[in-house]
Amino acid sequence: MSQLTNQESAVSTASAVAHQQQSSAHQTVLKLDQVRKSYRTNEVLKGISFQVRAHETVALLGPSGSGKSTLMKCVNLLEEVNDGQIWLGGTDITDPRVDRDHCRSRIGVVFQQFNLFPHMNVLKNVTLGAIKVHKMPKAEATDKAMELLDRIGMKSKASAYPDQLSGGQQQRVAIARALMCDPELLLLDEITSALDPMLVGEVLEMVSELKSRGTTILMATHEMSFAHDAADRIVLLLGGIIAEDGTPRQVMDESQNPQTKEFFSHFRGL
Ligand SMILES: Nc1ncnc2c1ncn2[C@@H]1O[C@H](COP(=O)(O)OP(=O)(O)OP(=O)(O)O)[C@@H](O)[C@H]1O
Repeated sequence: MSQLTNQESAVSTASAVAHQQQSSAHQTVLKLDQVRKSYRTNEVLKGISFQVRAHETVALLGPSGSGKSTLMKCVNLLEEVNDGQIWLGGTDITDPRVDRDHCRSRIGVVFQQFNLFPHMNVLKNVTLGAIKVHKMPKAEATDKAMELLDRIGMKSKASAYPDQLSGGQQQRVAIARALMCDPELLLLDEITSALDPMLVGEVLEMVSELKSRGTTILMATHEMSFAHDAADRIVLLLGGIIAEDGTPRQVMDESQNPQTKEFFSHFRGL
């Protein structure tokens, strides 16, 4: 058999990835079906249904207090739904009989606040969960972490401690950690909200890079122009229900729903 040149091999790898993405493109990774969630008498989610398909980036938008974080916490099983179902692949993760830790281990999560352990260096922060929770052998975890850190330009910071990094670098490390065990779904909950505006770009760039590699992402965000340019779909939460679910163009530019128009009018020109 003839040897492939580097270029041929890169083309064949890219087409294999594209083929794999095409064949699984319509698979539903996450499905919410009539999800309801209340805090005492305050019903925050009033029957939420939508899906995230394989390799999609879905931006979850809505005013402050509309329930974006609550929804993310329900998906990650940090909050219990009062009614409805959440399916991860073929598993109803709201079924009380499921192994919740196992379900959680299939999802990568990054929150607004930096969640790195201050007393551990970057490498340890990235590998800890993989080794302790997923029982990944230490050498494999180290190799994988170094590969991920290399990809995000942070390999040289593997021995640094969180307080020696900028907020943007810390968030990129948190994303790398969430990717360690190849999660089926990546949940990003307002990951740029606590950042100095100067540092937002580098984190969003990393999200774009993940998207281009086919990662399946559900992202709650206030970054409207990023959602417009980078998301495949927008889900807009207003008053506890889904006001819109469509492409950025359909939702942000073309919707005739007065509440939708009012919401986006605050961001025009930003
Ligand atoms: N643990 C809790 N106990 C009681 N009420 C809560 C709790 N968490 C959230 N809420 C309420 O639920 C509603 C939705 O909050 P949530 O944080 O989900 O909104 P959000 O859309 O993520 O807001 P933001 O964009 O400001 O982060 C708010 O009225 C909030 O006060």
